[in-house]
Amino acid sequence: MKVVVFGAGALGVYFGGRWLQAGHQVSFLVREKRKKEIEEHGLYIHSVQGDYRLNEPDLILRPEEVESCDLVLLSVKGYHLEEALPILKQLVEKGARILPLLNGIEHIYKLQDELGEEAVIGGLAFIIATLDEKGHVVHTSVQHDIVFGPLAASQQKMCDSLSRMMDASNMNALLSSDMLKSLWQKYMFITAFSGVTTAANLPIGKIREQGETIKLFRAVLTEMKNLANAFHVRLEEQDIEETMAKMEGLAYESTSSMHQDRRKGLRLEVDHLQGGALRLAAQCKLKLPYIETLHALIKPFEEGAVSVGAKL
Ligand SMILES: NC(=O)C1=CN([C@@H]2O[C@H](COP(=O)(O)OP(=O)(O)OC[C@H]3O[C@@H](n4cnc5c(N)ncnc54)[C@H](OP(=O)(O)O)[C@@H]3O)[C@@H](O)[C@H]2O)C=CC1
Ligand SMILES: CC(C)(CO)C(=O)C(=O)O
Repeated sequence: MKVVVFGAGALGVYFGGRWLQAGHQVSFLVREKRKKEIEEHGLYIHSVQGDYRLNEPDLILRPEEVESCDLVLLSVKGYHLEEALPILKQLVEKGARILPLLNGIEHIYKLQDELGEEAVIGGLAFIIATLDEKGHVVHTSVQHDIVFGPLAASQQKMCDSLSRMMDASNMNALLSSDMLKSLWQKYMFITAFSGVTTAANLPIGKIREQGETIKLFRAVLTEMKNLANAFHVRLEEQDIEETMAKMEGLAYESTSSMHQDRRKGLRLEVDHLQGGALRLAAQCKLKLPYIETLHALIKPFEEGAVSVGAKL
């Protein structure tokens, strides 16, 4: 399989690296700054599932450098999607299908509109990974899972090939038979998990100790279930209970990547996640007051570190 990783950050390097390790041809489409960083410090995966050094990874700066490509692993942040579109178009014209791993849902509809339904496979990831100061991947969760599956019937064959590729790599893969539902289930979870941990600026263990805050978590799940139903994706009470159980099972210090980004003073995906839910709700005249409140509380941190000036 010829793969281009578009978004050579934590997720892209982790999964791209695992496929390289398994013998696939993987190129990383990067910008100048990231290229220099990789050339200076090399590219490593430090992982509870086994370390790996990517030897002289193939770094490309422009889509023109790609002759042909079967798959693009899309792992940019939501706020970089718009500028990625023209490049993705060029890669699709060269025969690629796109496997996005972004959290959220709006990007799926956007990619399908811009690239055609045929080109966009469904995908999501369960992993906790970040980049250290050298740009190396630090993977700390036992989980290193991709859930993926066809969003158009014609993608089944490609998904079967992907399944073989991923099963032979150091990672877990699950081929979903109802990918749209899988995407919405993760979107429901991440909207609550990222929203509550980031707004409260607390890990999930501390949040679990507060009845009122857990009530808020559940209320967000209920709003997301209603939103999914408005988009003809059947999420049920049982999905809420399963998501609550998943949250209860997380380690005390666990937190969302958005909350980690807030702690590091980095830009946040709040517009893509909570903002995306509000835009979709507006389309079907649905009110999401809990999500609207979380969105408003996180917004001031969206662009990164906030300085509040001198203390009174
Ligand atoms: N990290 C995690 O544990 C998880 C993350 N996710 C989701 O996965 C997605 C990616 O997250 P993550 O890997 O953490 O993000 P990172 O910020 O680590 O990586 C994103 C990368 O995309 C690159 N990029 C953006 N635009 C371009 C462009 N035009 N050309 C080339 N490269 C570009 C950035 O490069 P540059 O350095 O040049 O800006 C950066 O290296 C997010 O939606 C996140 O919510 C989902 C599950 C877990
Ligand atoms: C919850 C988690 C860590 C699962 O992969 C995630 O997707 C995120 O926080 O962005």
